[in-house]
Amino acid sequence: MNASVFGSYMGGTKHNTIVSPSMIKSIMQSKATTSAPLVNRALKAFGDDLGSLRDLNTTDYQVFHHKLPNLLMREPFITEASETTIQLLKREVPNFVTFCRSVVDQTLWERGSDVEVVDDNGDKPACEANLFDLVRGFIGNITTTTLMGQAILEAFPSLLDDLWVLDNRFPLLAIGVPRWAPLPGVPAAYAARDRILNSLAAYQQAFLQWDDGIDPGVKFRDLEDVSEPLKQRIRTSKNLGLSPRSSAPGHLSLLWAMNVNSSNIAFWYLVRLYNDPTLLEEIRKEISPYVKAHRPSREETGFPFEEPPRISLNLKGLLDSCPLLKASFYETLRLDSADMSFRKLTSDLTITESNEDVTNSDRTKPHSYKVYKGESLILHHGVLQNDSRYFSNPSQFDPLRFIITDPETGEKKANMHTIHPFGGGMSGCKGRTFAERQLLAFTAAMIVMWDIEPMDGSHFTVPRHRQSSGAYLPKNDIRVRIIARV
Ligand code: HEM
Repeated sequence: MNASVFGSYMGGTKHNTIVSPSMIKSIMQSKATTSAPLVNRALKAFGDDLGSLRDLNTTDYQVFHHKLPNLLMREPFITEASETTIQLLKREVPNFVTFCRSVVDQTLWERGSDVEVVDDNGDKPACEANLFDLVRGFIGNITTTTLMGQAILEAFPSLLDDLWVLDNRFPLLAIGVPRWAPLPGVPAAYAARDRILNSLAAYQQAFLQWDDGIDPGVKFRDLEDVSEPLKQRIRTSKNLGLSPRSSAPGHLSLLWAMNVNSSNIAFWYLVRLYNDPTLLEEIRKEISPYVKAHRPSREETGFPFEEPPRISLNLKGLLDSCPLLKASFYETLRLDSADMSFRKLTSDLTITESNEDVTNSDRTKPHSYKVYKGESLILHHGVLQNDSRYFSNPSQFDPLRFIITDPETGEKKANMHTIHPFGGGMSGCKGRTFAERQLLAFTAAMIVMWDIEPMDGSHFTVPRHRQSSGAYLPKNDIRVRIIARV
């Protein structure tokens, strides 16, 4: 494949798909594009039927759809959210599986994951479970609690299950397939969306009462731990005169953005590592100064019963001194996310590829393309991430391709260089810094705390990809045996 730009016509609009790294970069930085049509289409699919959030005046639109999400990329959110997430991971990774036989006593993420305790594993507790369901529920729980506070999932324990049902058919809702369409999963997706919107409206209502010093009732006893960007989002909705129900599609768009990519990537990241025992051991060694799990003895605690394991975790150490862990995350993003950035041109633009891109093609000089106001641009990160001109043996999991060594000091660093799995520019992912920190910490804690083994044979069969609205879903779940390492 040698062309860098492909044009197609659909619905009377020209759609230009771009796969050249230099052109993708220059478009993401260009001021001649907007993502508003995509944001508006998504909001409609999320239930903004009357346009309350799409038809805001220019200033209010800017505040609601850019200024508020931008808080997720800045301090103090990054530090506060990282600390909250680390606390939650330290508390909950030891409960990733609890070995409770009764569903009533299991955690929310275990309940839909078909967990079965096994008795034939000697003195180490073990169980079997569906790994994708477990990881998705776990990361969804940690992310949602970090951003929206603990009360929301206590009040609405099925919120995330409904989100997965909606996400399953979201591309169809986004192209306007109606509620009554006789397509499998579509009526269920609309029903799930309605339940989520009702929950988010009740959440906003409760927060505003709590904010005014009024008791929001037993369901939402304390909302102090809601993150600041969420608090500001709800207060802004009120100031704009939006009712809780009219604001709910906006909250749903954020709930969706914060959950669907991270939880899918967390699953692939774990599978890629546990599938390569040599790499897994190297990473365990690399992270060993920064992440530890141990089970306090009865002598240490003085209690007559065994305490659950404890995890210590130094995030700075993981971020600054663990290039293999980080490079494996980037390699997972390269292989298992196929995100796209959608833009519409607000004025004509000429895009020219770099000399470096020409070197990787059979052309002799850089090509320029003129694209016109009103046309749409699809920046296809997934195609680029699997292009053999930039990645040799593109289907092979090889984190070393993201490690660079300083020629003078010999210091190794992980660098994402050409790939853009989080998009970029004004409309790039607002959660990327948080997501990277959370997923590195989660994976590091998991691999010190748990052994995960395939049920059939010594290697996992890495599932095939299933297209989704964000990072790939697995075509099928995988059944695994999970054993405590401490
Ligand atoms: C591995 C995890 C994630 C991946 C791969 C990912 C990827 C993306 C991509 C590709 C976009 C579109 C960017 C563009 O159009 O150029 C996006 C948008 C967005 N993401 Fe993420 N994301 C992840 C996690 C998160 C998290 C955890 C949050 C929230 C804390 C988040 C919040 C957002 C928001 C708010 C947008 C919309 C930006 C806008 O339209 O202005 N994402 N994400």
